[in-house]
Amino acid sequence: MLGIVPGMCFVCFSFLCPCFYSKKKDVSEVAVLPRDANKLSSGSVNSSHNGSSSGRGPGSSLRVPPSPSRFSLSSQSSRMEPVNLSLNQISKMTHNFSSSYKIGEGYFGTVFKGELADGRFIAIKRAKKQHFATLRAEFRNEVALLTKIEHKNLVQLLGYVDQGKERIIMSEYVSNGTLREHLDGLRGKTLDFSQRLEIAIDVAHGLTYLHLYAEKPIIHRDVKSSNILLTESFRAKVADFGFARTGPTEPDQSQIETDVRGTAGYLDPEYLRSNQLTIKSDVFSFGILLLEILSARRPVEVNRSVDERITIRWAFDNYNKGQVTEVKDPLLKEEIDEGVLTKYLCLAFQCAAPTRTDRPVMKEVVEQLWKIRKEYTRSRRRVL
Ligand SMILES: Nc1ncnc2c1ncn2[C@@H]1O[C@H](COP(=O)(O)OP(=O)(O)OP(=O)(O)O)[C@@H](O)[C@H]1O
Repeated sequence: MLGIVPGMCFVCFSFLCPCFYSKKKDVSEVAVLPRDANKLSSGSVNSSHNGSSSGRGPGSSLRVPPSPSRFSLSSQSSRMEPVNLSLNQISKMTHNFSSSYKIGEGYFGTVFKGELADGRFIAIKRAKKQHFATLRAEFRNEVALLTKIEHKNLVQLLGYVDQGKERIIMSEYVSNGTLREHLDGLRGKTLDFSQRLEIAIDVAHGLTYLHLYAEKPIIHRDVKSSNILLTESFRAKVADFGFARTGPTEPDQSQIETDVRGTAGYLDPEYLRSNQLTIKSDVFSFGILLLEILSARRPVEVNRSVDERITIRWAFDNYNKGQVTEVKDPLLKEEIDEGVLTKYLCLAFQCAAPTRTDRPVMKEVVEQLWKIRKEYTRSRRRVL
């Protein structure tokens, strides 16, 4: 989880790459999202385990609204009702946290799948006892933040239990695995480029919301492919808010000082050096994620030759040599227009710029991705 990234102080792209000459803009606008007390009301237990997955249908593509307040006040039909379950009910639902209900495991917790009486599935994250001291803060943090946010590209909190030696978070169940599993080919069919672009746009929407539209800006701090969950229709949702922090609230303040948290390979080098956290730290991680989405390579690939080990450095070398197609996942057989790949890579390098002032804000990233998608669609029409 927590790690320092060897060799991440890669070449200073800003002198080499035309991507860095775009206009710079910093964001201090913070919209007010009404604090949702999110009283936990209904929900009963269905202890049967079997059943089809409850993947949510395809959502229409969200557009970042012109008015943050209009956005934050809008109700969303896809929002699930909160769930209020006791520890006993959760225990019954998972047959005392039996391994046959386990769907995953992270550093801090084990995740189980549960089914409610109405047929809805939920994910149940149970904190590991050995991390209890650290976990109290992480748990409170995740619950407090998730309670306030509501966006279709962010995993929704449904309820929690904080009782005795148990810390449990219940959230919406996202049925189609993590983005990393798909990139590793563990989930069947390879993601095509169009799906990869939509996933990138979904994640960018979720982060834009966190950075701009929540009550206070929220910095996720652990944006990575294994924290992106996919629905059956390949829409992406950002998960795992255990490390998230609220950002500065004073208009003249753009950073806060905090211990370094995150995952090796995705960490903002400026944050690593200075402990100064800003929304641009998430933008850096998102840039690394963009490269991962295109190449299917992890940010650091220890088993590769030295010049290919740091994915961003390898991608940038290829970009500089005009070999943009080399960066594409070999499993992605489709031919992709070089202009589209160049713009995509340029955006990734811009996001992962060593200096945060060179990085765009997420709202600009979304707009760039829309343009890339448009150009890609046009290029496909020319081919067909
Ligand atoms: N809401 C969910 N819906 C479906 N599956 C989930 C959900 N949340 C987590 N999972 C599954 O459980 C696994 C573990 O999740 P968790 O958030 O605990 O850890 P992680 O993010 O993979 O690792 P770490 O917390 O160590 O970074 C995920 O990789 C995913 O497969």
